[in-house]
Formats: sequence, structure tokens, C-alpha cells
Amino acid sequence: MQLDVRDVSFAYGQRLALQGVSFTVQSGRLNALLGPNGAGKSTLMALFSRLYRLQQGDILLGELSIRRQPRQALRQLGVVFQQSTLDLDLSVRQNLAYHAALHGLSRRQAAPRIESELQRQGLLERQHEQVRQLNGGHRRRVEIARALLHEPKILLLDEPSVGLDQASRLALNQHIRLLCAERGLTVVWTTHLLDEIQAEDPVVVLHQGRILAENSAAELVHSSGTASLGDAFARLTGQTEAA
Ligand SMILES: Nc1ncnc2c1ncn2[C@@H]1O[C@H](COP(=O)(O)OP(=O)(O)OP(=O)(O)O)[C@@H](O)[C@H]1O
Repeated sequence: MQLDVRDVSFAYGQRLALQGVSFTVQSGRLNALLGPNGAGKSTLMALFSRLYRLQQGDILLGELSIRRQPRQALRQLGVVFQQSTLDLDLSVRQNLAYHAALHGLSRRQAAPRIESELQRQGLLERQHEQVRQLNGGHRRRVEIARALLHEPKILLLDEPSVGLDQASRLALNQHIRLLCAERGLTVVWTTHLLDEIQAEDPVVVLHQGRILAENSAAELVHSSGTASLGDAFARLTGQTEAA
């Protein structure tokens, strides 16, 4: 499912965080939303998930407008926030069951979905362990399994690899790509870590609340006449590092 951001602006009081932001997220792909600290990535995520109300513009999930059909639109969306929201004292399975109940799934509906998501995330054998026992990478996977329980078409991941070691970061990135390929999931992956982005990935570059570029990573490098995505990013934003 495609996601369209149309002329979205947002201010915290006098402070303008997003200014006339428009871009399209491609269906069934890992789309990178790239920007340095303060670019407006988290604000956009909060608008996608209706944590904040739109002040100007609209966001479309397929044909569904967040402004006009908020409930139906939200049903298409799974979200993993930057800060973990798992209950560390509950088991993996209990965390998922609790979330399923919040989404109005009966136990009978929830059980097979929980099984299949845990299987897909390679966590079925660990379902009865307390989340506290898991490492950072596995906790992220529990959150992803939980975000996919209601079978959304679009998954938002806000800086999902923050706090993970290099091996877990890579594994998580590959895992998400597999979900895109296997079930046509549309993913928005916000990051400031350029090595998580591959040449063919659609990339949106956000800087100081504005879109600076929207293209594949390879095209961004090509059109900026630079040698790497890091250099292209530096040229676009005037920064040497994305962080
Ligand atoms: N609650 C808030 N009140 C006032 N200003 C805010 C608030 N949240 C964010 N901002 C400001 O809005 C702008 C965008 O911030 P946002 O957190 O969306 O950026 P970001 O790209 O997610 O950065 P980071 O990677 O640091 O999370 C920044 O200038 C920030 O200072």
C-alpha cells in the first residue's frame, strides 16, 4: 500500500517543525526517511500514527485520508516507536496477547496470529520467556511482531536500530527487507545511519522540516555527482555526518 504525504506543515507553538512536506512512500519496499537530529522525523511519525493532529495538509494510506477516515487509515498502520513500550516483566507471548486484546481481537483470533508472527520473527521457542531476558535485537523483534498482529499494510519504524550492536542492526535490517519481499509490506524506516540504506532503496531526505530530495539512494549519489550516499547527504544538508 502506498503512503502519500501532501503539503504537511506542523508547528509546536511558534516553532515550525515541518514546512510544506510532500513525498510518496513506495508500496512493498523499505523506504528510508533520512535526516539529521531535529529534521522532523519523529514529528512526521507522530502525525502518521495520529499521536498529533494534522494542522495542515493530509496523509493518505492508499485511498484513505488520515484527516477524513482516521480510523480506517490507522488500521492499515503498524508502528514501532523509538522508545520501547514492551512490559519487561511479562513474557513475550503475554506482551503480544495484551496488544491483540487492545485491538479487539478475541483469544481465538489472536492465538494463530501470535504463533505465526513469533514463528516469522524466530521467537516461537522463546515465547514464554520474560522480555527482560531478551537482548536488544530480540526485543525489537517482539515489538515488530506486535506491530504486525493486526495485519497492517504499512509498518513505521522510528530509528529501529538505535541501541543495537552492529550484528543485530544488520540482522534487523535484513529481516525487515524479507518482510517487504515476502508479504509486500510497505516500510518507512527512519534513520540517520547511512549504512542501513541500499542503492535501490527509495530515500526521502528531510532537513530542518523540509524535503531536500526524494529518489533512490543510487540516484541521489549520481545526481549530486558524489561518490557515496554520505557525500550526497553532506552536500544536500551542508553537514559532514548524518548524525
Ligand atoms: N514537544 C516539542 N516541543 C517543541 N519543539 C519540539 C518538540 N518536539 C520536537 N520539537 C522541535 O521540532 C523539530 C523537529 O524535531 P523532531 O524530534 O521531529 O526531529 P527528528 O528528526 O525526529 O530528530 P531526532 O532524530 O533528534 O529525534 C526540532 O527543531 C525540535 O526541537
